Amino acid sequence: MSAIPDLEALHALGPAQQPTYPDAGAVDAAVARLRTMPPLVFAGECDELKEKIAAVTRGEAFLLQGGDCAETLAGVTADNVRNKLRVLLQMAVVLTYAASVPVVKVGRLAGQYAKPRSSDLETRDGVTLPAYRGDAVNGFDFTAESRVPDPQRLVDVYNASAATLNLVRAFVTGGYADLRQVHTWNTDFVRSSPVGQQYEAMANEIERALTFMQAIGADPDEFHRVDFHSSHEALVLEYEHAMTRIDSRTEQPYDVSGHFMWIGERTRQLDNAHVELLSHIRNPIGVKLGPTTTPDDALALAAKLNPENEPGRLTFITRFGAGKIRDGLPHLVEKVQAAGVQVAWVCDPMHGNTFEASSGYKTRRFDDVIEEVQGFFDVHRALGTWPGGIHVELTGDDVTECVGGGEDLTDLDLAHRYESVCDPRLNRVQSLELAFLVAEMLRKA
Ligand SMILES: O=C[C@H](O)[C@H](O)COP(=O)(O)O
Ligand SMILES: C=C(OP(=O)(O)O)C(=O)O
Repeated sequence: MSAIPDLEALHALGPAQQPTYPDAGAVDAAVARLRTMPPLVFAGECDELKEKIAAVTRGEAFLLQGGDCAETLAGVTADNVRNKLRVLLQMAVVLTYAASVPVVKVGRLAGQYAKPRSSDLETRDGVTLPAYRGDAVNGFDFTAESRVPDPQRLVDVYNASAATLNLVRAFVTGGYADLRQVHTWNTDFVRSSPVGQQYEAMANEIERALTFMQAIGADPDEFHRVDFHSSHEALVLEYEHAMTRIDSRTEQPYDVSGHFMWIGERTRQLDNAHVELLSHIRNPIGVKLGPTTTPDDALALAAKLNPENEPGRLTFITRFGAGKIRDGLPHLVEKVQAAGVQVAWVCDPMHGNTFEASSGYKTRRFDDVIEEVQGFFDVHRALGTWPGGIHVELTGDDVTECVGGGEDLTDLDLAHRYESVCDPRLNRVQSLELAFLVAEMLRKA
């Protein structure tokens, strides 16, 4: 493998979606600081996740990847981290139990702080400022001062990610994720909802099964802890480059800012910096593929990012939109399969389905999300390929950002609790509803 290009060489490629920092010295100082910081994850954990995604590629497991659109530094509280983990644990248990498939659990967390934007600028009431690009880059407040990119934020993001991961690791190994807690995850507002009751009935069955297993002397470690991995979009080159280290076991480079990184739809140009940098690291990685992706694009990305065709290394996360997936996806999957490319296919039913509600809020319809996932399953079923997972923007809270679902949220409800700083997320009830519907699709698959 050739040497990792330095940051200057990557910038010389003209990467999209990068902050324009006003002070080059401050950037150098932040990058130098980050280079001294310990890894957030161990390269061996990335290899373990790669093995699990290899099982997804073979059709033996299902990937559940979810979390905030954009984490915020202020959002790193115990409650927030626990709520996100809790909804993912609930979804995973629904998928595992109802569909009898091992579920690989990956959070969009502990690093998901940088956002690509459609426009460099935002205008409100006649005032135009640089767009908010995530807490890794600038502030959400609509003031000129807050919108200036500040490289010190990259160090803040490292610290926030360390705190998040620390708590997640404590939860998943320290008893919170014990299967005997299956009932206690079903708390608050969700318990009384129809889907909460559906979950409660399933939790009763699981509890009976656990009691039986224990009675016959079976009490494996898997009942008491779960494997949980972190992921984020590898967007700000300074951060990802500074966190790329040589693993002492294998002498190979890993981006140790998270277990799994993906390249976004807006930065997946074959000859540009994000693809170049991620082609050098050994983590499992993903690429978002939107409706304009041609089979040749996908094949070229696979050749560049996974030249050894290693199963588990590469995940294609398709995000076509509910209206386009049935026409657009078959062609892509067919060609990629015909070329013998080893890839896990995952559906992001969020990013192709965003629109502006009459109230002015960015939103998504729950029905469109379901329709895209159903289209994804139908296409894979018709082609005999494995619908390997879902990648979802969600939160463990009772927010009102996406319309529809069992609570039948409308445009008028959006103002009630719209907290996302970028794109609308499924709330906890909608997330659980999605899990039951996907479990049903998986059972049929
Ligand atoms: O999450 C994805 C993108 O960052 C987001 O959809 C861009 O949103 P925008 O179109 O408002 O910039
Ligand atoms: C920006 C994102 O998605 P996409 O690249 O698919 O637009 C995202 O997942 O946050």
